[in-house]
Amino acid sequence: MFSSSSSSPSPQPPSMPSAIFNKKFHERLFPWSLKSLDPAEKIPDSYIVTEVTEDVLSHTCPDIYKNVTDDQIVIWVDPLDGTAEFTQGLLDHVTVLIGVAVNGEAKGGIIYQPYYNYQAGQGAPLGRCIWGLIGLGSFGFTREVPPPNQNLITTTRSHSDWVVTEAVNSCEPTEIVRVGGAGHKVLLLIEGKVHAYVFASKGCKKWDTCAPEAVLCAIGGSLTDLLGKPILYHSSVQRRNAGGVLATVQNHQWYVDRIPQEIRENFVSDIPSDEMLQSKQQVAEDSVDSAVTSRVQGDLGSSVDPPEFDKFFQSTQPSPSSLCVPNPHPVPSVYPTLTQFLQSTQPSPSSLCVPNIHPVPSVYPTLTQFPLCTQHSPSSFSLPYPHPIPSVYSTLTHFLQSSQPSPSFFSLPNPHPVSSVYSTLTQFLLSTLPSPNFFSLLNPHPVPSVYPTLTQFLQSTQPSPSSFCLPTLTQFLLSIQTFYLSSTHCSADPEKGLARQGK
Ligand SMILES: Nc1ncnc2c1ncn2[C@@H]1O[C@H](COP(=O)(O)O)[C@@H](OP(=O)(O)O)[C@H]1O
Ligand SMILES: [Mg+2]
Repeated sequence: MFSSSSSSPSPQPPSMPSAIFNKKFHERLFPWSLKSLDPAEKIPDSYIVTEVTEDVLSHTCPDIYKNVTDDQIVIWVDPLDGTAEFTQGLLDHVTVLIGVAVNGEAKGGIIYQPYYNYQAGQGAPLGRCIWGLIGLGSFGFTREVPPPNQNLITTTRSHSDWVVTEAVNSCEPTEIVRVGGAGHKVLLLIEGKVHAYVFASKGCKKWDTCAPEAVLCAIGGSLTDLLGKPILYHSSVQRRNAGGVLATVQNHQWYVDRIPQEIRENFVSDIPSDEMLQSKQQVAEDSVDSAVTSRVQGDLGSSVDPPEFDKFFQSTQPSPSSLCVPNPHPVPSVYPTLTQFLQSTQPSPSSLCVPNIHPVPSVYPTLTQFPLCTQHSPSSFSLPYPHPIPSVYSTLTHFLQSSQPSPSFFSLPNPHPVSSVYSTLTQFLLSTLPSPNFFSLLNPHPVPSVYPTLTQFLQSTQPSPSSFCLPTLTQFLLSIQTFYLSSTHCSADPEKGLARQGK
């Protein structure tokens, strides 16, 4: 990296945390790299690489490029990909990327990894250069097949949010590999260390993906946006990858299909330029995707990027009919915020998912507060099984008692690990009118005290439930008999005490 400033009399290295950035180490590896350049100054001859790499020249350029002219080429350069990791001393995440696009498509790429082997000890060659050209292949690395029966997914280490995490989770990873740099992540792909690179964010730029895409695609892989549409690289395209990034060596469509609709809706594919459309039409007039054409007709000229995900939800009317929260959510504070959002939208979502076992216990009362204050309350509501925080059941019951109308369907785990939930539930059932028209319990029930309590409920409700599942009458009577027999020896048990009161 070179500084563009010309005023400083004594050249300074780029500003970095001194505890992390080891200047001496860096100077030893790259003595030239910390010197600032005066733009007016002629680039010293020693900076210019004049050697040719025989290995590269031994290849023949494919015929498809023979008629390419300069105006069809755009070169995308990222001088330091993996910047955040570089400042944190994770040097092998850093790459230098040079991508060559022809007619808006990534065709050639160089991924230079300057610190490759930096921890391998003296004698190991430092740095390596991987390059590829579509139609020719990719070179400078050993291609490996990723481990079978696994699904290793790489994604950002330093630019994550809940959408990024949700998209990765929806691809059913057996392991998530969080590393820095788009170039580095594609190296993991081509070397068989991961199966896919999923990044549901608009943060990545064209210079992050052009070279990696060419290297990956030259060995038969794919790099597209999250919708499976091509990323475009002509000079007038917007710099951000507003459709996100999805890269694989194989099974690309499987990953595209896993991305949930509510995430897809917030990403926008690149719009082909007029020239690209024209040339495509010339090649195969009927093959131009009609969806792309209609988007071009509708959006052409709009350079305003869609609002960020959260702002989008807050500003749309009507609010989404379904909403998912990742599991576990990396930003605990999102939960109250989410509740605030739900409370303020009309109408509220008809379905709401909460992760199962939620790492932030406080989400449960907050969430319960939400249905209490919304009109209408959700018609269906599910909780994890078994729930690790027993108190959620009583809170939930509180909600159920106060909502009108009460849910028409109510299910509990089978068997329930928190036996006191049965009496709480009965309290609810006793106090609601009309009582639920469907009610199920397991058969036979492992908590004998549930039967008398339940009987108490049934005796007192009018009308009684129209459907009711229990063991056969004989088993039921036997269960009660067993309970009475056992309760005479266990009268200190508060649950059984309660059951006896109801007798
Ligand atoms: N939210 C965001 N804001 C800015 N840049 C982002 C971003 N998310 C990703 N990027 C850019 O995309 C590249 C890959 O991201 P990541 O390393 O997190 O996977 C990084 O390139 P640079 O390191 O060259 O800046 C990073 O800057
Ligand atoms: Mg970058």
